[in-house]
Amino acid sequence: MSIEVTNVTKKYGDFYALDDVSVSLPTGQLTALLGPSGGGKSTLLRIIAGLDTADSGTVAIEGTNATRLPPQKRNVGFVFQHYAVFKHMTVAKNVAFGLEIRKTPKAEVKRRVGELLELVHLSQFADRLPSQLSGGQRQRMALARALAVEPTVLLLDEPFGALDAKVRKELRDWLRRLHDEVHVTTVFVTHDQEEAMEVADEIVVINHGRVEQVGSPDQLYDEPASDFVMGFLGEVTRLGPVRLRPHDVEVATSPGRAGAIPGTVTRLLRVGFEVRLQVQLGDEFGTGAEPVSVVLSRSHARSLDLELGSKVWLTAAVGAVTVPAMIAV
Ligand SMILES: Nc1ncnc2c1ncn2[C@@H]1O[C@H](COP(=O)(O)OP(=O)(O)OP(=O)(O)O)[C@@H](O)[C@H]1O
Repeated sequence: MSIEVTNVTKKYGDFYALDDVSVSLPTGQLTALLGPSGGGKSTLLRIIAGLDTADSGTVAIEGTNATRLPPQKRNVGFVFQHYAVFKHMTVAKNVAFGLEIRKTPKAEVKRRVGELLELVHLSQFADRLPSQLSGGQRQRMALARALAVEPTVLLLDEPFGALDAKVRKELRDWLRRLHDEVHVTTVFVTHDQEEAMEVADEIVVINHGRVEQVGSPDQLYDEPASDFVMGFLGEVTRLGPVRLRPHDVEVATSPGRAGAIPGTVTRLLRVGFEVRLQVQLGDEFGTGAEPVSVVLSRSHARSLDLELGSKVWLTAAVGAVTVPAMIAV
């Protein structure tokens, strides 16, 4: 059982926001829809929620064909970036809202709201108004409100998008822990690869209305299906005929290894525990003006005694993930 999206296409005029998208999101997992702006992530989420309809294709939620069901019949909870809260109602009332319109008995509402506020660590703020909460607290309230009606699926569209970096990070960790406690099938949209890599069990990479790849964070990082996925999930540099991650470039201070490409260190930057180099290769390697980016640990850089102008020889590390540079974007 899961969310099954099959051959979904959505057009706006002649423009394909989603182009024959099929994806299966397993029950109980935390899945990220990741991709650049305009790629179609929100459109897919809205179609799963029932807030938008596909031109063709189907959506099944936990075995039920939901393609033609209105949102309120899909048993999904959703939280959007600029979530509309009831400003005049207390936090507890906001969380209780969904239960009250379903005519849940008073005692049951009270018990459930108490539990939910505890879950999102807002018990002490039950009687405040939303305007008396911080942005992060308000997002947690929104999540409690979405969870109140016990949805089978929780859909979050850039839930932490409007918050500052530190609060985002806290909420990210918190969402992961919450999910480990409640196990509700959760799908969240983000354009932030770090957020997706840190929080999700599985990532669906969406670009130009198509699914580029589906996999665990490790799979996507270690076995990117395309140059696009590789570039989107982390820094990539070019070394002669291949593209690879800067930490997968090996540096030697003498020639000797087969295929080693000579170059000169033109930039050396210490960032915390890392040293980042830029190495300019000779023109015969066809890389033109683009220097190779290399990341080393500080101790490794020290052991090589590197400085600006050092002559170095570069190779791809054994086991490095590489893609041919010819198809580079
Ligand atoms: N109602 C609409 N009318 C016309 N075009 C639309 C409409 N909604 C979305 N689009 C277009 O469809 C494409 C996909 O939009 P969508 O919001 O799904 O992207 P996204 O990946 O979520 O991007 P972002 O991260 O910027 O929110 C975009 O190019 C957008 O301009």
